[in-house]
Amino acid sequence: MTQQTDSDNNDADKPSVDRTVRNRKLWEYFSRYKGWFAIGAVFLGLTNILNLAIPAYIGDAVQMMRDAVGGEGLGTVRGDLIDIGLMIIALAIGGGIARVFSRIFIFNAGRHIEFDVRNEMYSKLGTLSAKFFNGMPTGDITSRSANDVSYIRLLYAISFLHVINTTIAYSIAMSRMADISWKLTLVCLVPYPVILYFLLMIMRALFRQTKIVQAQMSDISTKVQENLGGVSVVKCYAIEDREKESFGLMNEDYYGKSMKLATIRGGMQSLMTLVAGVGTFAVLIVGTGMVIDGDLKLGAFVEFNSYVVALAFPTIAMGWVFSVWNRGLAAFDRVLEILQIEPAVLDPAPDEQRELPALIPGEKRGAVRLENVSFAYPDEDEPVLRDIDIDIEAGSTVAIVGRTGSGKTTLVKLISRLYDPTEGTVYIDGEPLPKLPLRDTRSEVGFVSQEPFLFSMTIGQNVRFGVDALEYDETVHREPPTRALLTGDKREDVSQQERIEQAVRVAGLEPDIKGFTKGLDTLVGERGVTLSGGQKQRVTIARALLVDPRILILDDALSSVDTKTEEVILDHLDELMADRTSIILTHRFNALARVDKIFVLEDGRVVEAGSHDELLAKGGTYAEMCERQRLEESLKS
Ligand SMILES: Nc1ncnc2c1ncn2[C@@H]1O[C@H](COP(=O)(O)OP(=O)(O)OP(=O)(O)O)[C@@H](O)[C@H]1O
Repeated sequence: MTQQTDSDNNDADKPSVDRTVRNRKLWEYFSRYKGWFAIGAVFLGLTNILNLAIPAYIGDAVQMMRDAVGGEGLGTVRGDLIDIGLMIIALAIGGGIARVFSRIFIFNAGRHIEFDVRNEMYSKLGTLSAKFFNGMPTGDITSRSANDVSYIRLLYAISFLHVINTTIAYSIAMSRMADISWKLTLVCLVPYPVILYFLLMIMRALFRQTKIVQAQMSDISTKVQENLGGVSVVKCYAIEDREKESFGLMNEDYYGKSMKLATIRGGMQSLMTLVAGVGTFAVLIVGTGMVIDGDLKLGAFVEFNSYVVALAFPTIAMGWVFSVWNRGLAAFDRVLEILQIEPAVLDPAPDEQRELPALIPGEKRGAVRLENVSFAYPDEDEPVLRDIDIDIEAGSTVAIVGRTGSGKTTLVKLISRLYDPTEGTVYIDGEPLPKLPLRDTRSEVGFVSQEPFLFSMTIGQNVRFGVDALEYDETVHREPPTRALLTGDKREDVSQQERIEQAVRVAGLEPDIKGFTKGLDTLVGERGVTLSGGQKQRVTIARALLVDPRILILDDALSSVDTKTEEVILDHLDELMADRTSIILTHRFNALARVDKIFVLEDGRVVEAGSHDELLAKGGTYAEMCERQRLEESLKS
């Protein structure tokens, strides 16, 4: 289970991303939709022009009433007052409509940015290698792709809206206020320097705390994701209570950190409300004195006060903007941390790209050569594979055996380029892997891994997964295969539906499918939970066969099927893969008499190679392992 990271101890107040990079990227997204933001800004300008025209009319009306009360009576100005009232209503309606349009344009721009960032993030994740996924928990990645990307939308939309709105509102209102009385305007501005000082302090704390809370959210997502994924293990070991308690502690920690963040945010809001309040207070105290002394007319005072009131919301909104901005920046950094990772396994430069020789019926393909290959996992000092020199002939079937942990899976991961060797080169059909487009290599190597993974789709959809990629991905230079998969069927143009049925038969899954009422349309549930281990393994074999790979790798992929079914499947494969290469990793030795060559790995080195009979005759590691297995089996029976 995930270790709870103590986010308080991380460098939360330091930006994890270079500021220049961050600013460049912020601008890049903004400039994609600058037209939308610009139109939104124009509507914001219009909103403020219309709304801030109202105080002048209110001032006029009050002054008119004041003059009328002291002169010819209110009745004389009734008509003018009604005109002013109608004008105020018209301005308010106009301002309201402009406000709606400003929000439509700005919020839509924010949504477009969110859409782009989420797509980029998803595409990036597709290019990252096993090294990245080994190092970052899925819950953390999910939290960044879901929560953080949404915060980025608000960062753009809310910040832009309110910064522009407040700037325009202040510019218009302040110039009118200065026209009425520069002295009173200065009084309003007196508290600003002190408030600015506190504001900067609060913003720093806000940024730091926001990062801490977001990191804690990632830890919680990871915990939930792992516990749900491993729910049966948790239940089997009856450890629900401990897990519940540890989740409770994590949640409590998150609650505490969130409360601290809420307190800081509250402080920010209060500070901005204080700015608005102090302004109003100063205007009342100083302004009333000026009216009494005759330095300011009552109408002008009311107009001035209306501007101060009108500025209250934009001022308070800035408090919200600062918190959205800080949360958005922290989220932006967390997303950028992923976007700027360079994939460890790279495509060759376009001018260096080579192509694999075409697959021609009847011609053997799929030769593999590992030349002086050594490999250590990222951040590990000890190599897992050392000085491997292997030649696998095109069209042959070979097995790689060795004790657990000897490096078998690692070796075949290098063939499908999930990792690049630390030293040496891997060749397929004479072409060095680093010179081949990555997707082409992967589409030519059918890798059936130890742990079968199925998507929550139907069995049929799971089987055609690889062919879908060939049909829809234009970057793969390979047409979806159409040749028949069944022994004796020599047709070169078979529909994919028929091929799926054939692949299922070759993989020995047909009797199981017949047992399901919905057949190939049976939904398999998340990760294929509704299928048995052996059924899952055979679906993944059918999936690999359907793409007609030039190299098929079965990494202990028949471990959950009985030896009789294994024999049947291997018979089918012998025929189907006659002109292609098959590499079988296994701990079962009973099927190895049929393969062309066996490589024996020990501590990451090839210690023996030869046919089953040759190796038995040699009486070395292989013979010893075979003998031990034979003894174990005879003891069991
Ligand atoms: N992602 C990884 N990071 C670091 N070390 C790893 C990683 N994957 C495997 N190893 C280590 O590499 C060594 C070889 O592992 P590998 O899975 O290749 O062995 P294997 O021969 O396939 O074992 P098995 O027969 O049990 O499947 C092991 O010591 C393992 O702990």
